[in-house]
Amino acid sequence: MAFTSMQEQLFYSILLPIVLVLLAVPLHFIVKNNKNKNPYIPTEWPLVGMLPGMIANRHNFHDFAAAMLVAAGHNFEVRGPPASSMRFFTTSDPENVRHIFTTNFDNYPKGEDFADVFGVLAGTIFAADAEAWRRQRARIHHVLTRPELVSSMERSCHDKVATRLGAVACTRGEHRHGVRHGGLVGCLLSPDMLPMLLAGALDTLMEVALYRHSMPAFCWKLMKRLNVGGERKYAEAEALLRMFVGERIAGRIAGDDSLVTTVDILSYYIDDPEFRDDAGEPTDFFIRTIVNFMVALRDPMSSALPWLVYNLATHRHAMSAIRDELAPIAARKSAGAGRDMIIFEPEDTKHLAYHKAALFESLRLYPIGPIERKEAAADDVLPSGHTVRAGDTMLVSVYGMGRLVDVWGDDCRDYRPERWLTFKNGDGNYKVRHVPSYKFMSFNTGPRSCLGKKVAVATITPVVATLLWNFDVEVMAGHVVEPKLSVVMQMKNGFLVKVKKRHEIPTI
Ligand code: HEM
Repeated sequence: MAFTSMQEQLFYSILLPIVLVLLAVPLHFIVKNNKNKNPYIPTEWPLVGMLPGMIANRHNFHDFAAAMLVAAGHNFEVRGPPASSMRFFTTSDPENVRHIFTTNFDNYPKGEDFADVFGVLAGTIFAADAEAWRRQRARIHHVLTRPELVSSMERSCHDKVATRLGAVACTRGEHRHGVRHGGLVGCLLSPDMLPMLLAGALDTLMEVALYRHSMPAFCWKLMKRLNVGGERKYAEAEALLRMFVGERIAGRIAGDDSLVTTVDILSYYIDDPEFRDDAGEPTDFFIRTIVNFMVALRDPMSSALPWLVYNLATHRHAMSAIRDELAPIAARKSAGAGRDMIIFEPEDTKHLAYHKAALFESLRLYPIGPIERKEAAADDVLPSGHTVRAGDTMLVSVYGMGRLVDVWGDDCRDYRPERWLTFKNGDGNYKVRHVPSYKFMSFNTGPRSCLGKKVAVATITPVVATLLWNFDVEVMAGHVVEPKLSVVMQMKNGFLVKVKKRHEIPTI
């Protein structure tokens, strides 16, 4: 079709300039951004900001964030669509971390957006700030330091190891264990084995939280309103957990003792009027507090152990060092006993430096919480010189911090427990080197650091000792182990292992 001269005039005088201007804007940004461009630095596009780069790298979020921060010199501002309030100051710089988490702690609460992201956990210690957090921390500290609770956790681990591994030890040959929500390895540490459905619901909370972290809030809130995609799964998971916890509490209030679990957190709350309404019913906060305990007790323990076993199984020198450290204790324990298996207790392993180093090294590379989030309450200047504005979201890549060449050396990507060892007073015994927690963030740092670190070390080390002394553990051929897309460092494809009783265990 030929243009009439009138149409031609219109095209050249009005439409063409408009089209050229519209094309020029993105072209200008493409050319500007691609000059000296590092592939790990996301491009900032008109209208959508850096969102496309973030979405494109979502499948590999933790490695991408770590690489982005190295490329940017450890600090980088991620900006979303200009019309949204999405602006994240991301960092893996230990001095900035110390400032945010300790020196200027009061200026960096978790914030309301954090509580929104974690939905059902809002208001609990994990998401609370200021006085509400302080009160809960004091109370939980009191609960977690009760000797009867610590010993019930230790006993629960011992019993599980004895029954589950004992059953494997009594049979001959090789066993294959598929692990999805913790399985053989993970469940050895979970205080009480959760039904698969509930474990899956807890996983969903953490997976959706990561996705919410990396989206402008209006996007996921719209999806939540429409009840679609991950948000629908989240709503179902939350409903299931609330129903489970609600029924347990109601049962306990009605005096049903069959619901008392090995590690009985409920008993510390059940009679407290603060957690019951006027009609004596459990408050919503009570339910959320118990869901929070389910997360706090299951996730770290059932994630830490599979990663530790994976690292030891794939690094034979470390596995041998673990067994060398156990040999004298095993010799003592086996004398006079007549069992298929030697079971190590917290008392046996608490002084074993290599065991602790192996755990810390595993948590360095695979921190249970790979990102930490805070919000700036007021304008501030970070030690790196960057300016922070009130309301900015601060994201710390704990995963990236465990891979900093400046802190851990050129071999920072290797699993090498030896990096943690140092000689004690020249007496020939190893001790574990102290690394300040603002550099080794796996148990968090500052006033909000983990309240369960001691219990965690005391329960994980005897379990791993018992497993590896009695069995050879091999990762199943062809099985790919990689992190899941979640705020908790879990294994994406589960953990498939071959477990075989060791023949060379000293017999009695
Ligand atoms: C290897 C095991 C564990 C690791 C790596 C770990 C790590 C962490 C981390 C990173 C945080 C900070 C979470 C955040 O605020 O974003 C935390 C907080 C916490 N952890 Fe652990 N944890 C472990 C085991 C435990 C255990 C066994 C308990 C309880 C017995 C526990 C109790 C807590 C509590 C109560 C907090 C909240 C502290 C606060 O906000 O003031 N943790 N833990």
